[in-house]
Amino acid sequence: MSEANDRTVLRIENVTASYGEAQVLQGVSLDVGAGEVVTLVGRNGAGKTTLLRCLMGLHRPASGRVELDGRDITKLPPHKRCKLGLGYVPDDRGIYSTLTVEENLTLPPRTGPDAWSLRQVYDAFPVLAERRKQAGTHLSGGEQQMLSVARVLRMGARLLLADEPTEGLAPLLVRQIGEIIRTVKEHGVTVLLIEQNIHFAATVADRHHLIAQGRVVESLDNAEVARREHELLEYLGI
Ligand SMILES: Nc1ncnc2c1ncn2[C@@H]1O[C@H](COP(=O)(O)OP(=O)(O)OP(=O)(O)O)[C@@H](O)[C@H]1O
Repeated sequence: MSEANDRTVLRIENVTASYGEAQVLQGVSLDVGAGEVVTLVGRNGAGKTTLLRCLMGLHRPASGRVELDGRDITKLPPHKRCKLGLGYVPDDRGIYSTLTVEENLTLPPRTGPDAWSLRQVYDAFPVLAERRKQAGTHLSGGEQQMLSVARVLRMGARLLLADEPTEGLAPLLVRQIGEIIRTVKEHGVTVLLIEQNIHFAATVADRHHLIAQGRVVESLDNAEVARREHELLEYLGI
C-alpha cells in the first residue's frame, strides 16, 4: 500500500520482462496513489522505458501483475487500458507534424468518462488555444510536450505515464514542463514519469523510485533527494 496515499491507483507486483534472452526487468514492485506524481529515476538502460511499456500493454511482462484500481490489467491490450484511463506520453511525443494543434488534439477518440473537452484543454493550457491553427511541429519543445500531454487527457487519461518529458530541453522549457505537471496534478490526474533530472524531479514529484538493472533499489522522498543530490547526480552520471 502506498504510504503517501490511502488509495492506490496503480500497483505493480514483481514484474519481469525480457527482450529475447535478455531479462531487463528483474521483478519490479511499486504502488502509485491517487493524485500522486511519482518518478522513475535511473541510468540509461536500467529498464525504465520497458516498465512504462509493460504498464501500457506495449510490451508483455514475462511474469508479475499490474493492477489499475484493484483490477488485474496485466494481459489487457493497450486500447483497453486507454479506456480504463491510462495515457502514455512517449519520449518522441508522437505529434503528427502535418496536422494542426487542434487536429492533433481531436484526432484520437475520446475513450473514457474522464475525457477532457477541448474547452477544458484550452482552459488548462491557454498556449494551445492561441496556437490551435498552427502545425504541431511549429511549437517549441515544451509546447509539443504540452500538446502530447493534453491529447491523452482529452482521450480520457487519469493516470499519465510520461517517458522523460524534459529530455533534451533547455532549462526554460524544463520549467515549462514543471508547470504542465503541476497543472495536471491540480486537475487530480496521477502521474508516473521517467526523469533523469533529479533536481527537477524533486520540484514536481512527491516520491521517487531509483531503478537499477531492472529493479527498484531505493524509494526516496523529496527531503532525501535534496540531502543526497550530489551522490545521486554522480550515480546517474550527470
Ligand atoms: N526493443 C528492444 N530490443 C532489445 N533490447 C532492448 C529493446 N529495448 C530496450 N532494450 C534493452 O533493454 C534494456 C532496458 O532498456 P530501457 O529502454 O527500458 O531502459 P531505460 O532505463 O528506459 O533507458 P533509456 O533512458 O536509455 O531508454 C537496455 O539494455 C536496452 O538496450
